[in-house]
Amino acid sequence: MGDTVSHRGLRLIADAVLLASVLAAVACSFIRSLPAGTPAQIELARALGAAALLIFTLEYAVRLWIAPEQASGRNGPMARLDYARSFLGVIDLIVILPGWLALLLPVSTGLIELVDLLALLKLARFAPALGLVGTVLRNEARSLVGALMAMVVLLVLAAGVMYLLERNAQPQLFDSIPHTLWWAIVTMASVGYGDMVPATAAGRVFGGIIMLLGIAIFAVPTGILATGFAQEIRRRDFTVSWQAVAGVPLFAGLDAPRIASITRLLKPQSVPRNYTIVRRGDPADAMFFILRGAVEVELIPQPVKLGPGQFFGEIALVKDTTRLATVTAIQDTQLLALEVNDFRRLMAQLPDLKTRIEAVVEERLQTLEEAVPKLRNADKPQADPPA
Ligand SMILES: Nc1ncnc2c1ncn2[C@@H]1O[C@@H]2COP(=O)(O)O[C@H]2[C@H]1O
Repeated sequence: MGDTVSHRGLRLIADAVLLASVLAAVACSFIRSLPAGTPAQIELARALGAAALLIFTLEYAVRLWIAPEQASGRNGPMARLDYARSFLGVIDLIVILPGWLALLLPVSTGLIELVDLLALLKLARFAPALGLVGTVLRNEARSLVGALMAMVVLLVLAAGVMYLLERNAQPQLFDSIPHTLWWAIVTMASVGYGDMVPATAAGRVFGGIIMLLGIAIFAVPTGILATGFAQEIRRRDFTVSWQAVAGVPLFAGLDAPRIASITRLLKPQSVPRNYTIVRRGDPADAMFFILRGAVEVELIPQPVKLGPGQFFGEIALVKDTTRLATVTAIQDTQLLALEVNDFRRLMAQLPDLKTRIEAVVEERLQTLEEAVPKLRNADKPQADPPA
């Protein structure tokens, strides 16, 4: 348990250092962009940028180094390659690579300012809600592409027609279709800089029609995204029903009031495909029942797939240790989480349930021990449930 607490403390410190480095890199970028920076300010920017780059490089090296520890089912090089190719791994690399290139190769100052701003991408690690944006964009990709294509077609047609209407009256402004595209974009987006204005009566009438169409056509992707967000949030915020809990095989045979009380303890959680729910070596705070979807437990020689009605994450709670395997959703999955304190209380109240969970734990530990023999040492006696 002490191990778990110190593990959590270390992680908090590492996160704080990383966040401070992101702030330092952004501050460095801001200072560098000042047109009349003093030598002291330029020196400060250089120091902040170098410190942030060093910390991000160290972080990348550590993540590569510990990747096999995090992925129990993969050998060293494969696990490291998996991290390097993962979304967050690529972001980690994008943040450091240009920084080192900028140090080694002479590049324009504009690029150096941008390089430090790239550190903001690292916030993706601290904002899981960003995943929601990605999921909505993926879900609505077809409709969005359709709406964007309609927009592009209208833009080009509007530019073509306006060029024909205005080229004789204002040849210096509406001198080509590509140049008139600027007028079309500014007009359809309701920005209206006023740098290109139709002068002919026909041009003004046509311009008015394009303005009205622009409002309508820009509303389409906005509507698609708003609906997509609402649907995704509704899908994730499902409520736990009595029937859903009664349908979990482990609870079969319990009486209705008992199932009702368990229902109140279980917290609904939706995770997208490819989301890592528990990671080997991490501290444990809950076990999970699968309501819908499927997960994969990373094991050697091959992963184990678990589906609706099955559970995972119980071993670390029963054995009071850190997670023994990494579990990832292989479909969009709905889970019911039972937090550690509720789990211990329930085990104390329902010895029958405890025996059944312990039997599954023993069976799974056997498979795990065959896969990773050193795990036997990870077993610790079970902690007494709190009074
Ligand atoms: N052989 C296995 N079959 C199914 N699930 C397993 C197996 N080994 C480990 N797991 C699950 O993977 C989980 C990882 O977190 P825990 O160690 O808390 O609990 C573990 C089990 O629930």
